[in-house]
Amino acid sequence: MPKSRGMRIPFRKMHGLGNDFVVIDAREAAVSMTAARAAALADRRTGIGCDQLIVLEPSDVADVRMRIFNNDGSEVEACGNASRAVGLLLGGTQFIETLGGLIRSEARPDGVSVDMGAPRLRWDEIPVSYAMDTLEMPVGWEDLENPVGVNVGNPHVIFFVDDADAVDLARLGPLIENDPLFPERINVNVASVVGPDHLKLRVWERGAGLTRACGTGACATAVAAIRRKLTGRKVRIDLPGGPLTITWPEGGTIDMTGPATLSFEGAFEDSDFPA
Ligand SMILES: N[C@H](CCC[C@H](N)C(=O)O)C(=O)O
Repeated sequence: MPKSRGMRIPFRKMHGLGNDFVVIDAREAAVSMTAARAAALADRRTGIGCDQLIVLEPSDVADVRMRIFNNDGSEVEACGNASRAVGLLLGGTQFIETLGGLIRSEARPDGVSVDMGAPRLRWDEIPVSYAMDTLEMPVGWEDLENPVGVNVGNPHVIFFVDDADAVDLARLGPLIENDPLFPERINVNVASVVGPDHLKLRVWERGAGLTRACGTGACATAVAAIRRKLTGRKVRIDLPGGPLTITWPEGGTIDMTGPATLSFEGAFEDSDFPA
């Protein structure tokens, strides 16, 4: 017996270098979203499937409010690749309200640039659970040690290693993500220098696991490399899904530029994914 035909909710399937999203535009008609519903929609076996679920809502302070739900349903503060996807959708220059602050997107013919604001660097801004030097954190997990902590709206820890591809991130990522040192959990970045102002990066994302790209991870890693004087203030970051360009001028805000892609449009039955 087919389920009752309720309200159909349109969505757009999008990605930034393979970090993929289901984008629901709820600016005209409100769409209720809970952690359970977001996880059900994001599930790659029984739902539509994505790394993050994005809900666009009206904003009192910006052109749009962007709500970000990880694959596990957790609602979070920032998503760099999704910010570019929303920038592509809306076109031109847009101000986007997120839990992590106000960001600005600019859609251009060669890609989308997003101003992610200034990084937060103090231990209690990452956050970690006790005071420490966030440029050389005195902690380690097996051979991953002495990382950098950076918050770009969401929390990141960055390990610089000889070869990022050699790290067993599928095993170490969840250990670090869920360590009590990180009261809000953490996104885990492993980076290696491949050339002047050129890094390779792999990311275990909080609430989503290994992804093809992480925009905020690229921003946080560039800030960490610049602080450690491993690169200049304009950095090319190669993720498994492709490159992003990050600039962070002295005392300024972080700019991230890269592609965003609309894959297809669809719709789902509201009653198929109860709150
Ligand atoms: N997993 C991240 C959110 C998505 C970040 C990533 N997809 C990006 O492009 O920045 C977190 O829990 O903070």
